[in-house]
Amino acid sequence: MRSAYSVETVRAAERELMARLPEGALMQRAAAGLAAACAQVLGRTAGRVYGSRVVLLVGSGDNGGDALYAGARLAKRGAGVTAVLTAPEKAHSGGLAALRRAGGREATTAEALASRLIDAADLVVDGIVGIGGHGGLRGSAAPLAERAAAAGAAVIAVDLPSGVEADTGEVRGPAVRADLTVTFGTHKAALLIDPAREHAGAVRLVDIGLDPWLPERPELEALQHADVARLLPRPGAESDKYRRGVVGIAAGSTRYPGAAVLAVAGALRGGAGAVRYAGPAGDAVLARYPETLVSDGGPRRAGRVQAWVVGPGAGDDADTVAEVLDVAGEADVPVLIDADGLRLADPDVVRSRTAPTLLTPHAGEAAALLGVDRAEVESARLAAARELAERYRATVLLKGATTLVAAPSGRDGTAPVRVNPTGTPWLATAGSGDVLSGLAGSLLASGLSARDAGSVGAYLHGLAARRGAVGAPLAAQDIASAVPDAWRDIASGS
Ligand SMILES: NC(=O)C1=CN([C@@H]2O[C@H](COP(=O)(O)OP(=O)(O)OC[C@H]3O[C@@H](n4cnc5c(N)ncnc54)[C@H](OP(=O)(O)O)[C@@H]3O)[C@@H](O)[C@H]2O)[C@@H](O)CC1
Ligand SMILES: Nc1ncnc2c1ncn2[C@@H]1O[C@H](COP(=O)(O)OP(=O)(O)O)[C@@H](O)[C@H]1O
Ligand SMILES: [K+]
Repeated sequence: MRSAYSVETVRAAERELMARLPEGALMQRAAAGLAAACAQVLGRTAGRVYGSRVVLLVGSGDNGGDALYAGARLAKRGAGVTAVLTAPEKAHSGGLAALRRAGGREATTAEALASRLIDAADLVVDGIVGIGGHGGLRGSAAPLAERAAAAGAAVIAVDLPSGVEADTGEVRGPAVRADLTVTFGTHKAALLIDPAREHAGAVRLVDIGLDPWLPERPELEALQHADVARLLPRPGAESDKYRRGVVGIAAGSTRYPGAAVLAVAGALRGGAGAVRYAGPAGDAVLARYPETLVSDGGPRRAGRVQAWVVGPGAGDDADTVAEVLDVAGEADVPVLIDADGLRLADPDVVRSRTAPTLLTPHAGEAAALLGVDRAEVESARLAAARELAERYRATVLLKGATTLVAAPSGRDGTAPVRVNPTGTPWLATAGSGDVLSGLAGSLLASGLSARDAGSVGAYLHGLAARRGAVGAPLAAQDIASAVPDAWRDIASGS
């Protein structure tokens, strides 16, 4: 599991750790890890550290201190290191002294912008701000970040790309774009959630000994192969198709029969023992998937299921959405609501459900439910997912460049929001969301909680798209077809 903690929590843990270490030891650990990463990158870009040209962008806090100490280490190895000080009188004094002792130079922002210093560098180290930053870059820091982006040099961000919001992943103004971010102690939300994540580039975590002082429950978590492998449903010796779980799909309409086929395609690969289909696209579903149990009588007469999926391609069929919520309410089984179903479902009915509910909006659907613009959801995904989960008292899987799964708060607080690490822009293809709804619904029917079904479904879905789209676009059906390959990779740990 990869975890991210809030700035407040990181600072509290750092205080505990620092109290037990000699003065400055923590910053030395950070700087050593940073310098090692810089040396590796210089090895690739300039051939070696000796004789390479390194520019440090140094702000007024400890983030700049990390950069200065790392620069001193590189200067000792023969790199030509120049520190550009955005606030010379506030720059970290110990770090600056170390750099001077090692033969490093200094420049003001004006000098750097008036010369070719940054353009000619092999490596730019962004130590403008870290977890102490708020808002987009201010003052002279903004043009420095712009210049670094335009230069050909590799950019390494210290702890975070400067200018992003550490706790939310928002980017409210000018911010550094890095090729690599070297972060200390733990990940932060900004390194996992777009749009900030995109500014971070690759991320390397340096262990500074913080773990024992971090609480058990992080703000965010990203499942890895081993976590998903533990959650994948597996039939036992005593299993039969009913015990493995039956998922009911109420999707598609005469106008959108394809949504039904795609949701069934996902559901057949999600671990349930059987897939029931109740809706007007039965013929299309059977033509493609004869193993589907098709019912003509609507959800109420479809037979028992352990979870329902409703909404994909539903058009304006509010009656079916209401019927599924009724039937699922009476049987007290989980429901996944997607696409049109999100608009058509009665919020009061959703809120008052006792069995789990999983809502799977994309940003546009989430924006409509929240009454805000789509751009607002895309710029602040974490807040949107959390807000929807509370308003609907439901687990929310917010799709998009970063997919998040947020559960509503319960008796013992709020579970960490899950961030899906397997997403790929290849997923942005029509009908891909329908496949995900069937897949996650199937996982719900086989007994996973809404939070696990959503996050395991998104993980498989993303991995399947990566598996299927090797150098060429793929269609939604191909994603469904590649789910068994993704499943095997996870189960075998490859
Ligand atoms: N604590 C530890 O044990 C360890 C900490 N470590 C390191 O320390 C970092 C945190 O250091 P920190 O607390 O000094 O804050 P930091 O991120 O340098 O920024 C503060 C300065 O930035 C300024 N500023 C803010 N926003 C801005 C903006 N938008 N645009 C421009 N400027 C802006 C702000 O100025 P002000 O708002 O006061 O004018 C303030 O002076 C952390 O990320 C990690 O790298 C590691 O060494 C490991 C051990
Ligand atoms: N840029 C992107 N990067 C990663 N995943 C994306 C991106 N854009 C869309 N996706 C994923 O593609 C799927 C699209 O689902 P959705 O918007 O419901 O499409 P549709 O309605 O056509 O089925 C979701 O799983 C979403 O997370
Ligand atoms: K930084």
